[in-house]
Amino acid sequence: MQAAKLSTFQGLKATGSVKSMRAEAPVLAAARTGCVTRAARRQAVIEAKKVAVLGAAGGIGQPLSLLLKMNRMVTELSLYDIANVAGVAADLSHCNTPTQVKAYTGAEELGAALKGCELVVIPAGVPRKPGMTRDDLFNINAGIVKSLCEAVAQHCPNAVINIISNPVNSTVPICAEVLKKAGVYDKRKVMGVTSLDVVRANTFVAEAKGLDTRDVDVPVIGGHAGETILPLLSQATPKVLPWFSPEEIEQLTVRIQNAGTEVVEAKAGAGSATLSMAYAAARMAESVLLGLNGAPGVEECTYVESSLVPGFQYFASKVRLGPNGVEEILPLPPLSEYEQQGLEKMKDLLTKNIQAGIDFANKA
Ligand SMILES: NC(=O)C1=CN([C@@H]2O[C@H](COP(=O)(O)OP(=O)(O)OC[C@H]3O[C@@H](n4cnc5c(N)ncnc54)[C@H](O)[C@@H]3O)[C@@H](O)[C@H]2O)C=CC1
Ligand SMILES: O=C([O-])CC(=O)C(=O)O
Repeated sequence: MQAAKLSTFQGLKATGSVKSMRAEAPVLAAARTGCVTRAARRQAVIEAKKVAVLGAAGGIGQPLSLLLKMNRMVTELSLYDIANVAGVAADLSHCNTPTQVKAYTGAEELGAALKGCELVVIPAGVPRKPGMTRDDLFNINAGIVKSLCEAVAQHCPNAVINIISNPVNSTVPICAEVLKKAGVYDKRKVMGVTSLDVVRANTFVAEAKGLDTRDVDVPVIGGHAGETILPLLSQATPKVLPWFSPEEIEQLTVRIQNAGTEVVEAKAGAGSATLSMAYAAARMAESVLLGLNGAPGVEECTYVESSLVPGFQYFASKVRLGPNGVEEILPLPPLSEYEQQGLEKMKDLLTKNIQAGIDFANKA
C-alpha cells in the first residue's frame, strides 16, 4: 500500500477551488493530490471535525489558520489567543470556504474554544531572536504550554494535540505529564510537530539533486533542536546516483539542523520561521485528520512518547496515523555509521531536554 507521504502535500492545490470542493463533497481534500490511495478514497468519509489553534493571532497562527480554513476536513475552526484574535477571525471568515471560524480570547473563553475539538494545534509562545537557543524559550513557553494543556485535559480530553511551541523536546513531555496528572493521557494523541525538519530536508535534497521537491522523502528522527535533529539521508528517496559524498552528507545534515537558526538570523530579531512552519503544521494537521477519518497508510515523522530507541522516552520518528492518533511507531530503518554516531551525539541533550519538561510539569 502506498503511504500518504509528507512530500505529496500540495497545500492550496489540495483543496482546489470552492466550486470543486462542493462538487466533490465526499472526497477527501488530499485525495485529489494523489497522496492517499484509491482504497483511502473509498474508505475515508469526511466527518465534521472541530479544530482549535491556540496562539492563532501569532506569526505561525495566522497563516496556519488560513491553511486550515481551506481544509475541507475542518468544519469548525476555533481561533484562540490572548490578544488580537477577533480581527484574524473576522478577516478569515470572509474567505468563502465552508469552514466556520470563531474567535475566542482570554482564559474565560478557552473552554468554549476547546469544547468538542478533535485536534488542538498549539503554536502559542515566544519565538527566538538571534543568539538564542530554543532552550532559552523554556522559561516562558513551558508555563504557557502547561496551562493550555490543562485546559485541553478539562475541555476536550480525547483530542489529538499537535505541539509547535518550542522547545518541542521539552514542551511535549510537559503536555504528557499534565494530561497524566488529569488522568486523561493517551500517548497516541500527543505529538510534537517536527514536520518542518522533513519539509526542509526534502527541499534541500531536491535542490541539490535537481529533483521535484514533492517527490523527495527524507525521514528525520530524534528531536527538534540542534544535534537532536537527525535527517536520515541514507534513507532518502528517490536515490539519485551518484549519491552524496560523506562531506556533502555532513554539510547537508548541519544545514538541516541549523535551518531554524538560518531563518532567525535572516529575520534579524523579527522572529523565527512562521510561513514554512504554518505550511508544515497544516500538512501535519491534514495527516492527523486523514487518520482520524480512517484513511489508510498515513505516515508522518513526529515527536512522541516512544520506546523505539532505548534511553529516549520521547523520540521523533516515522509513525502511522489512524483513528486513534499514532497507531504504530514504525521500526527504525537501518542507519549509516554517520547516522549511528548522530544518534549517540544527541543523547545528552535530548535526555536533558526531556527531563527538564517532566520536572517542570511535576514541580509543585
Ligand atoms: N516546532 C517547530 O518546528 C517550530 C516551532 N516554533 C515555535 O512556535 C512558537 C510560536 O512562534 P510564532 O508564531 O512565530 O510566535 P508569535 O509571537 O508571532 O506568536 C505567538 C502567539 O502566541 C500567543 N500567546 C502567548 N501566550 C499565549 C497563551 N497563554 N495562550 C494563547 N496564546 C498565547 C501570542 O499572543 C501570539 O499571538 C514559538 O515558540 C516558536 O519557537 C517556530 C517555528 C518552528
Ligand atoms: O528555530 C526556531 O527557533 C524555530 C524553529 O523551531 C524552527 O524554525 O525550526
